[in-house]
Amino acid sequence: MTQYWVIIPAAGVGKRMASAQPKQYLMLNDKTILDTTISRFIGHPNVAGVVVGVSPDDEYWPDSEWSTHPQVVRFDGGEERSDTVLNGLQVLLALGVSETDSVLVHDAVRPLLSQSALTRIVSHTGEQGALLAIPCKDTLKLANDQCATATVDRSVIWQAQTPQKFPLMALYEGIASATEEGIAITDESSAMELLDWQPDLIEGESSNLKITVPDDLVIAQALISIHSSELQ
Ligand SMILES: Nc1ccn([C@@H]2O[C@H](COP(=O)(O)OP(=O)(O)OP(=O)(O)O)[C@@H](O)[C@H]2O)c(=O)n1
Ligand SMILES: C[C@](O)(CO)[C@H](O)COP(=O)(O)O
Repeated sequence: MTQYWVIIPAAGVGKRMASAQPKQYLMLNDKTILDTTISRFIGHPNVAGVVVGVSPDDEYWPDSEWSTHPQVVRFDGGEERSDTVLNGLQVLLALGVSETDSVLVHDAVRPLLSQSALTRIVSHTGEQGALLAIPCKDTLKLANDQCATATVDRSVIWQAQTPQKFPLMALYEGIASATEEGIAITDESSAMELLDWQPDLIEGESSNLKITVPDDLVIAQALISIHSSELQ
């Protein structure tokens, strides 16, 4: 059975959440968002381990229930999310993970990833990588100064989520070259698309939302309170 290492970027400051502490350490029921996210992976038959990138001056990590777990490794995150992912890839190389092994990258602030969605992406066998995503369901508008100027054809629009899965060294080279060229990338797939990869879009779930602003935390709390044990 193939086992994957998982990089969890958790070094953000949560500007859009504007909370007292970094949003990955806000509570969701009785666990932090970050601990909830890590619990989605540890124990899954296809997960070898998790490396968690936190800010070098993060004082919260030692209180995580996972901080001393043998399958969980902390590392220093970077200035941007892509820098944190690059650091995580280097940690995996140092741990002896093969350059050709595929790895998963999953946002610390997507705590409601279901086991079925995780199994879907680890079961993917394509050669160009994959990411969870959901097809656009709303009418999309182009805007100028918060006024609608045009409507976008939503039939070709998918909303990217995580986990995203790519071969370790290919991903490292993709992110490193985008960074060297000064191209801002907000997910792993965009770095690989710059190398003409066409990753497969694996249908995800709306419940796998990224907790970005306060309203997202309200939704996540409601979901985890009413959903099946899969989301507990
Ligand atoms: N330098 C950074 C910036 C972000 N992240 C992580 O990338 C994920 C998605 O980023 P986002 O939702 O944008 O988190 P923040 O950057 O913290 O939010 P904001 O942009 O509002 O500051 C989060 O788990 C965040 O911790 C990271 O590891 N390193
Ligand atoms: C990786 C991601 O969650 C895919 O939608 C998103 O790009 C993260 O963006 P952010 O600005 O770092 O939240």
